[in-house]
Amino acid sequence: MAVTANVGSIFPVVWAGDRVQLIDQTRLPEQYELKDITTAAEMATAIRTMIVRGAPAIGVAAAFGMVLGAREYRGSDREGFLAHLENVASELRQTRPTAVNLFWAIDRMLGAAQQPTATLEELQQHLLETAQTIAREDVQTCQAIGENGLSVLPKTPEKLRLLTHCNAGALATAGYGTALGVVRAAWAAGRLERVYADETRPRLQGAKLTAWECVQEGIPVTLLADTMAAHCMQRGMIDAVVVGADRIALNGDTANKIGTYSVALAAKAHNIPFFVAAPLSTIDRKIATGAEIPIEERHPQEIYQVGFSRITPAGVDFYNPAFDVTPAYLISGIITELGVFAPADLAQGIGAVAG
Ligand SMILES: CSC[C@H]1O[C@H](OP(=O)(O)O)[C@H](O)[C@@H]1O
Repeated sequence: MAVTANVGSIFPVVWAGDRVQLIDQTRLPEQYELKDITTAAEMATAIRTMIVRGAPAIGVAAAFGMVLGAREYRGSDREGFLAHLENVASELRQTRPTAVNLFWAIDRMLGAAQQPTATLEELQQHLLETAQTIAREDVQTCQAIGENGLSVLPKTPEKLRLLTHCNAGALATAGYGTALGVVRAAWAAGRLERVYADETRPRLQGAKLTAWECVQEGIPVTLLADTMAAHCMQRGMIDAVVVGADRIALNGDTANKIGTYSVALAAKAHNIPFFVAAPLSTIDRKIATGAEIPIEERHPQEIYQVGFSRITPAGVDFYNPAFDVTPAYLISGIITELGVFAPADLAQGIGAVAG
């Protein structure tokens, strides 16, 4: 796993001795604020309210939430400790249903607690070390995704114009990003002209977060309203699309931020490569197709309120799915830390390569 790129300086989830410090992503881009999280319940709230968001970042946050929860145990017996940890896991699992990284990280932390001879203190320390390993591995994974993504981007004489949707950047991971990891690698290699970022209603992660990350690092970025992607493709303004993922089925069907499916359809219509960039921890080996992926529905206020203004009259009904599923046939390649797989080769590829 090549780990050569400069990882930058955006780390949304950081352990700070006895607490977790989160970049409060609901305050960006106006305010850069760190929020101290000292209990598992506070971490669950932070995930649910999207102070921290993005599939890998949610997994890392949940892992540290398990650490905080383990430290809250006041008993002295192992059985009681493990029962307490299961309760913490249950609370964290109920925060958001779609990003499989949440469940992957919680399961990995519960596995780390199964040490029959360790004292409770040793278990708590081992849980902290496991969460820190998950975070460190995620940054390295994103760097490898960036390098692997660079190898499959169109080989054009001109610099590339990449479109992305939502935020799959450093803020959505432990650092560096997945889709924006590919963007960072292309920028570092001198192969990127600019990023076209979909604003991504209703939470506007593209306008607020992807644009912010690009500006922080001097990467040229053009913000698009969500209605503009197809037009830009028709006008020959886009060379490739790279997006993140929240859950990938074994056939390559991919759940990602609502609107991704529309972008993929437009890319197909214009014969533009459409890539999903995601770590193996986003692949759900328990499901065969995207039909099995639970789609989170969030509060209608995210739709009817922009800033502090309500944009609809009373008496309107709402539907607010936070994700949609892009079928495998629309995906040119799935970029992982172990390589780039055509959807049809994914199940065998990760099985064979992961060993
Ligand atoms: C690197 S995966 C990021 C992924 O998560 C985002 O969803 P949310 O902001 O609701 O957590 C979006 O689907 C991104 O592509």
